[in-house]
Amino acid sequence: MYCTRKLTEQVWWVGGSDRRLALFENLFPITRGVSYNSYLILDEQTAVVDTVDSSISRQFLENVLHTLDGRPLDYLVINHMEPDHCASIETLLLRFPTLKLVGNAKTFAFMGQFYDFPLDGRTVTVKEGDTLSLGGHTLQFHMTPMVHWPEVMMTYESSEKLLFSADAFGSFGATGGNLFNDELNFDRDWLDDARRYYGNIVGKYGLQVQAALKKLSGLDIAMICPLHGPIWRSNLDYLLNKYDKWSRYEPEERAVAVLYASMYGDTENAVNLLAAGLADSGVKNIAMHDISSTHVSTLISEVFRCSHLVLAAPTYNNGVYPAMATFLHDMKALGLQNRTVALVENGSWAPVSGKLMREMLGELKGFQVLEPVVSLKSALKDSSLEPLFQLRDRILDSLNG
Ligand SMILES: Cc1cc2nc3c(=O)[nH]c(=O)nc-3n(C[C@H](O)[C@H](O)[C@H](O)COP(=O)(O)O)c2cc1C
Repeated sequence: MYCTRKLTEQVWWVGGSDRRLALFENLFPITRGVSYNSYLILDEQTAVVDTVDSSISRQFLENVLHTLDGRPLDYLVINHMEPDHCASIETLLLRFPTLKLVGNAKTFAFMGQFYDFPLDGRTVTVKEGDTLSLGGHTLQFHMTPMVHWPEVMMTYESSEKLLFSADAFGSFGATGGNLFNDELNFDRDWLDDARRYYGNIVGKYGLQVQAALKKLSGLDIAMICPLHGPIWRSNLDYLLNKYDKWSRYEPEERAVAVLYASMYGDTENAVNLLAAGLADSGVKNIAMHDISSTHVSTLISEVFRCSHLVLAAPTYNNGVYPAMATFLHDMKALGLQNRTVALVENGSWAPVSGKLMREMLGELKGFQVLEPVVSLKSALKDSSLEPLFQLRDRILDSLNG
């Protein structure tokens, strides 16, 4: 049975959600599931904007057929050629013999790489600024490469000011009935997943996101329709500001995240003391994560959120404790920038994790390491307190500075 929602008089949401998938991209835990949004415009001509993942293809087809109510589908706009949005292209081609696919040159190159269905005479290739009239609705295409694949474009519908934004402005999390941002508590229920989605999926491409935001600033947008998560029809500046901050690698909050590793509890003891000292000095909302039990995508998300990080790890086989090394590697791979970091190292015979963490952070742009780097040899002693308190004070100076 169909399950759709109306965006405007002639525009429908025909997507769905998957709550069974454990790992998005077989990598990112999605305990709240994920939605795959697709949109259908009913005008003199009809158009679907992007399809969905194979997990919900049956629901999608029912939604499309119901909404078309016997009419043919004239166009399928493909803003993004990633398979989680493309699984139903062939089904639609087979179902609607006059259907034309709308994409850019790269879209169709990728399509040939992923799929074998024949495309002869069934494609409309668009480039920056091209328009396609459906009757009362006009689609305009804007190339936004690397947000987050090279072929990505956004489609702007000018009569109702709708922006179909591909993966940009999306979020992990299944939608359940409530689809529009004004129907749900975004700050409470969605922001963490939206940030985690941005940071890990799009986060590497801050420059390209900035270029896209610049392009979009010339458009009068009433609704942002992403491929995952809620649709935005109010308070758009809230979301645009988050994207602006995230893509400039500016912290969202002046806040401390303590990200530590520990086998026997000594490094953990040190960061607990440090955090308690910060709290005694008035620092609120300190986030503390054991990085061995926190998925690295959450750690990355915390870096996007917080201005100050405490990284603490034991030395392990003359290297950095593996979970910390993985996290640092991920930060580098995503090109994170501009954070202030306090370091705590531990080791029972030759601690080097502090030096190594510093070296790895040195490869990141705009990362500032606070002194002193606290060096522990196994369990904390009275003599460990002074350097820890010094570090606490440096963090406070920096936070309040
Ligand atoms: C497999 C393994 C390798 C280690 N390698 C080193 C090392 O190369 N250098 C060192 O000083 N300590 C090394 N250690 C010791 C730990 O770094 C040290 O005991 C530290 O205090 C543990 O901190 P924790 O209590 O927070 O787990 C190693 C420990 C283990 C289990």
